Amino acid sequence: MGEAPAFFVDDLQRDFSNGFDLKSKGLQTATVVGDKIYVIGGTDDESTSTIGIRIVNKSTGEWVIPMVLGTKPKPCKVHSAVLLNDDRIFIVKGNSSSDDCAWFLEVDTQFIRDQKKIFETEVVAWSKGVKGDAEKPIVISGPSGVGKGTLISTLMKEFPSMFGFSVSHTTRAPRDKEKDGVHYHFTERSVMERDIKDGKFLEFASVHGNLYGTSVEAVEVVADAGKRCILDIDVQGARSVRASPLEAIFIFICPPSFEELEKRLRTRGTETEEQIQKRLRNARAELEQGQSAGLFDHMLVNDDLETCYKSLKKLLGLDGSVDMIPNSSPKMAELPMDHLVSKIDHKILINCGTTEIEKASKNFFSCGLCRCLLDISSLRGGAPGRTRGLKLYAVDLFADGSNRVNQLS
Ligand SMILES: Nc1nc2c(ncn2[C@@H]2O[C@H](COP(=O)(O)OP(=O)(O)O)[C@@H](O)[C@H]2O)c(=O)[nH]1
Ligand SMILES: Nc1ncnc2c1ncn2[C@@H]1O[C@H](COP(=O)(O)OP(=O)(O)O)[C@@H](O)[C@H]1O
Repeated sequence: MGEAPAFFVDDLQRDFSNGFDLKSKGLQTATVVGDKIYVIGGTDDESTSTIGIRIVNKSTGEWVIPMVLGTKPKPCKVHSAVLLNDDRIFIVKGNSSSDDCAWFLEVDTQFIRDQKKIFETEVVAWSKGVKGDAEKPIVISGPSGVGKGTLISTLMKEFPSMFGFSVSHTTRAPRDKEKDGVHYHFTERSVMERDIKDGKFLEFASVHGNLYGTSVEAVEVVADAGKRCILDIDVQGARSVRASPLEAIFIFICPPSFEELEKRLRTRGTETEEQIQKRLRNARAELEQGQSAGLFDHMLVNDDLETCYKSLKKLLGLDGSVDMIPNSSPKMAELPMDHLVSKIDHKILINCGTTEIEKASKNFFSCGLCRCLLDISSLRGGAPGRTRGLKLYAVDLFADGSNRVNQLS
């Protein structure tokens, strides 16, 4: 079943109310999945910044507030819900832009089953629906002071619209010129540990006595912007990413000699003597691990900076310095509050209504039409990242009753 008409929430209130006042929470849809009903809407009990979710067991009448993973959608006054593949609920948010209207709440996917085993509780996870795939991310590793940051910033300066940096979280203190949210998300250890436990990180490692990690979101926002993601992470992190579902290209940067590495670390002047000693000790182990069979796809020696940078560009297939313009999607209008969502085979029909709301829907998805088809046969990925491969089509309805379908994305 899909959308819950008002009487259905009334039924829930009557039959399973057990201490929950559904109406006061502004709950809106109820979707049956096996012996559970997922009640979605209003806001969370703990935070008003996301949509609330409660689960009622049909046979026992017991209510549970599940652990919610993934990037959460902002609350909305109206949404529709349709169950897909018996494992995820497709949510269409009303009054939201086309790049924020399609969300998936995973309730019984493999990812959810794995998380339930880890946390031994009810778990659901949000995943935002987006259009396309991005090029494989690039993982760059190497000992401290070898020149990773220098190479990455040169690449990003030359190709600003092609690459985006994965901003890691770290518990280390910022250096003089480092900006929070740009170079790192500087974080308290307790906060980062909780976020790791909540499944927000793709990988994390303890490096030189501090915690560093790549959040799922850090990589996804770069891909959402149509850019290729660059990760500057240590060898342990590279190993974790290798073992993760994220397909990437792995590059290891070596110094020409240990003495030169020490010289560069000292010249940079950002660490205390004690920290330099620790980094040099760790560098020996990292250089050894960097040689591990099957971990890195490419090895570059950063002797002369210009030569190394040229080699990096060559292996990334960048000839010349022509920067590519990413596909920028036009700003799109909002989906009207009043819309109807139904499922037909592998397609979802979003009907934006008639009469006065027809006007509002004229610009929906920039198509000037009031019906859209979403093809769900090509969806990929999912929580804790994005659900990719959303294909939206505008449907023209002609006076003679015939349809014409135009692909929008
Ligand atoms: N595993 C992991 N390592 C990271 C991450 N971010 C940075 N690092 C690594 O942590 C190490 C220390 O980084 P940083 O403190 O910036 O010092 P620097 O490498 O000397 O510039 C480097 O090897 C980075 O590649 C991350 O998100 N995950
Ligand atoms: N090929 C090179 N030759 C000489 N100095 C370099 C070279 N590459 C980088 N450096 C310098 O070495 C220091 C460390 O580089 P950095 O990019 O911060 O390393 P990492 O990010 O790997 O820790 C910086 O002062 C940088 O200017």
